[in-house]
Amino acid sequence: MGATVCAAVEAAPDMELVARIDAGDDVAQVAAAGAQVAVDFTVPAVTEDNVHALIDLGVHAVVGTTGWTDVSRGRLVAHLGRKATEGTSVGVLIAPNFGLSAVLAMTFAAKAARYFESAEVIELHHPNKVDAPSGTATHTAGAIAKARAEAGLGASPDATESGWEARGADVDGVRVHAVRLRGLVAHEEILFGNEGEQLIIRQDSFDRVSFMPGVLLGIREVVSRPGLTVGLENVMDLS
Ligand SMILES: NC(=O)C1=CN([C@@H]2O[C@H](COP(=O)(O)OP(=O)(O)OC[C@H]3O[C@@H](n4cnc5c(N)ncnc54)[C@H](OP(=O)(O)O)[C@@H]3O)[C@@H](O)[C@H]2O)C=CC1
Ligand SMILES: O=C(O)C1=N[C@H](C(=O)O)C[C@H](O)C1
Repeated sequence: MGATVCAAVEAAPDMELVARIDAGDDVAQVAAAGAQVAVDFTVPAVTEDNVHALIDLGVHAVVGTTGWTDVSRGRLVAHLGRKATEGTSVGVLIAPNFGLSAVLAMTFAAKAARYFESAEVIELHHPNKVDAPSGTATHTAGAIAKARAEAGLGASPDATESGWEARGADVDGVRVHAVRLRGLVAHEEILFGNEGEQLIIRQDSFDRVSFMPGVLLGIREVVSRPGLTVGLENVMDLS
């Protein structure tokens, strides 16, 4: 993703690529190079440290790396708040998925969730992915769970008594299944069921270029959005 983002920024008429850094490099290099915005596609173990370093440097951040939790996002909000009281306004955008089809699928799923008794999520990815379930699936399940709770829905019906390991991960009460298969890139299916009917919302990213319009939009928008924004749907005014 890092290489694809660098190529997209270089090709954007309104942007200039001033630095590219890899594992082992000092994040301060991006500020020294004059960057206004840094884009982080790294690994879950390091992304939080990177973003705190960028906030200290006064550099806006667009983050695609997965692994964020309510607790780690809370630490960012606190840090951004401290910087704001010191007079430094920094924006951070974390998006679990920058693909338009994925953002729309998540938005449609959140809207549909209140109308169905059952909901489950299947995410399908290339076998080099190090984390499961995907950030996109976790975000989707969280949005479904929130909509179900607001609508007063209880748990999805499930008579399972044994073999829970085959029922996927429990993300906020929504079952999430992760498939890793050679040939895939990034795909998600959200399944809703009622007595006698089913709705399936499916999105497919066949190529990493599908994430680039969203990343470029995030770079353009983050400079005028101080504080933490989670999800490209907020930048696209879809939420
Ligand atoms: N939000 C979105 O739309 C998308 C999100 N993602 C997420 O982005 C992340 C990266 O995905 P992807 O590019 O496929 O993964 P890769 O494994 O291909 O790339 C990760 C990169 O991070 C580098 N890296 C590792 N450790 C550090 C470190 N300490 N500091 C700086 N860089 C480091 C790696 O360097 P090296 O090779 O030298 O180890 C590598 O270049 C994942 O969390 C993935 O889930 C992916 C696609 C879309
Ligand atoms: O690792 C990937 O490839 C992807 N990761 C993100 C995720 O975990 O949701 C986004 C997209 O699915 C591609």
